[in-house]
Amino acid sequence: MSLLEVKGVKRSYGNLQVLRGIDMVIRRGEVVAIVGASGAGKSTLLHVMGTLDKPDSGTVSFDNKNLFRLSETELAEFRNRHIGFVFQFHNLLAEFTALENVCMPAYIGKWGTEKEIREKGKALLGVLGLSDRGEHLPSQLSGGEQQRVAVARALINSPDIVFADEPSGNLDSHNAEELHRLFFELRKEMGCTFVIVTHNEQLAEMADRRLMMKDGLLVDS
Ligand SMILES: Nc1ncnc2c1ncn2[C@@H]1O[C@H](COP(=O)(O)OP(=O)(O)OP(=O)(O)O)[C@@H](O)[C@H]1O
Repeated sequence: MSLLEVKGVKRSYGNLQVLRGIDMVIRRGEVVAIVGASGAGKSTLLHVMGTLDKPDSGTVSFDNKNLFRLSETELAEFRNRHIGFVFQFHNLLAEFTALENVCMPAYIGKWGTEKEIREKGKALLGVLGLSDRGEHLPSQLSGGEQQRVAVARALINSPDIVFADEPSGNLDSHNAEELHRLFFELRKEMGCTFVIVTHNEQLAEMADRRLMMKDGLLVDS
């Protein structure tokens, strides 16, 4: 079943045409890897798919609803409820504990009481092997642990789809492997859908589909 559909998406920065007409369909429960040379437009595409950036033309539809027809407020609400993001530099808030960071999107979305949200945050930290790290600040965690906190944060609102931009780009090979395994475990356990931009060939090989970007277009890989 199609979850997200991208049609004819184009995006330029000044004279630079970064996305030159992208069409793709993401099905529920898929793990899709997007690979390609530096500068090919992968992050730009991910940002447009995640509605963080608007295309110049073309559409992104979720459950057959054209997302860029929504107002900014509706779009922010939509992102909070349906989308999780994991970035290369996890962007955890330094002055908040791991658990508080994980719970932050839920406090914004307000789908439950503070107690309910904290319980879910703790449960997620448990799933990610971080039960005893909840009260630590990001600076007291290893790089791999910080990235797993970022994954828990991406999952707290039970998103339909998680976009990850070079999630293991900053990790050593052991931590990278652990993180990659986790994505597939989470798909199995929670039915999450993942779209992952990566330079990591091992991860791209593990994915259900590997899409290659070249000069702003998707090409056969
Ligand atoms: N905000 C911006 N303003 C101007 N140019 C930009 C902007 N964002 C990206 N670009 C340019 O668009 C092109 C594609 O960038 P993008 O980050 O999408 O590539 P990428 O495939 O993700 O690369 P990498 O693998 O190095 O992260 C690059 O040439 C980049 O310099």
